[in-house]
Amino acid sequence: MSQIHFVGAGQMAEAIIRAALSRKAVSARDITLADIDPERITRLRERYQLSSTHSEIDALAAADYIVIGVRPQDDIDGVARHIGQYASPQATIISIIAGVTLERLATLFGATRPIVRMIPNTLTDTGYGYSGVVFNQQVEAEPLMPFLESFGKVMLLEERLIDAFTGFAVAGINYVYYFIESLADAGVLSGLSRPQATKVVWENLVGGVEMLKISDKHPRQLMDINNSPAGVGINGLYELNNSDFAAGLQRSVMTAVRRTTELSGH
Ligand SMILES: NC(=O)C1=CN([C@@H]2O[C@H](COP(=O)(O)OP(=O)(O)OC[C@H]3O[C@@H](n4cnc5c(N)ncnc54)[C@H](OP(=O)(O)O)[C@@H]3O)[C@@H](O)[C@H]2O)C=CC1
Ligand SMILES: O=C(O)[C@@H]1CCC=N1
Repeated sequence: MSQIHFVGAGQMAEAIIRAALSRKAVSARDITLADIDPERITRLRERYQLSSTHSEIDALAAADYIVIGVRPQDDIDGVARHIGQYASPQATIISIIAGVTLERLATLFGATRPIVRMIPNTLTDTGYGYSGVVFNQQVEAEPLMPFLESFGKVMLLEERLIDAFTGFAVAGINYVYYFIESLADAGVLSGLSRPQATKVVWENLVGGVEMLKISDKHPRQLMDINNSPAGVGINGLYELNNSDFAAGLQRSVMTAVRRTTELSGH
């Protein structure tokens, strides 16, 4: 099996490791870690029983895939210099850094090296949620797919769409959590208990998605069925239309997309 080395063992690296191990796409002895904080390495090695005995430099030299899990604001140039010094020229770089383009990654890691730019979703443990992925020309995709698909569904994209995908799709689960919280509060405001309100919101959310799938209807058509003339639902929707709901949501996504592009440092 391939050796996978993580540089930056933070939240996202851990989420990827947990999912990849639980789906048996990698084995615990083939995962190695590097991080500024040695305690974090020890903690993750213990938590996931990562049993490689390689030193950091030997791990880098042995790696087939190197996942770059540091933040856009971190010393990516320093990380790249260190990798360039010790890694095999054939090792594939998998960058999960928001905003950092293939062009910049090629400048940092070498234009002849296989490079994947991907933006994973934090829904790694669920089997739901898309990662946005783009390969440079050197990447041989087939052997890599079982690993990439172990922590999210893969959506192959043109690179020009990756920042939009980051702000809309990956940051997008925020809106679902926030919507659930806000709607459950509305249930409590109406007099239901917190557990009752939460159950209803979860069921409506999953049921709504299921209805869309099985009916093949547009959400507006299903809303029409749900609202009798001068009834309860249409009165509620009228009030929502007096708020900034749709435009506020859309502005929020556009701001997240802009922030992704800003983070590229260009
Ligand atoms: N969280 C998310 O939803 C998603 C995040 N991403 C991307 O994943 C990346 C990581 O995000 P996330 O896991 O949330 O961030 P974290 O801050 O949890 O993880 C980053 C880790 O890298 C360490 N680090 C910083 N600089 C270096 C260095 N030079 N060498 C080695 N390790 C270093 C940090 O240590 P310390 O904290 O001590 O500096 C930290 O442990 C980001 O680039 C982000 O854009 C992509 C998709 C989704
Ligand atoms: O907020 C972040 O920086 C990461 C990237 C997209 C979602 N979460």
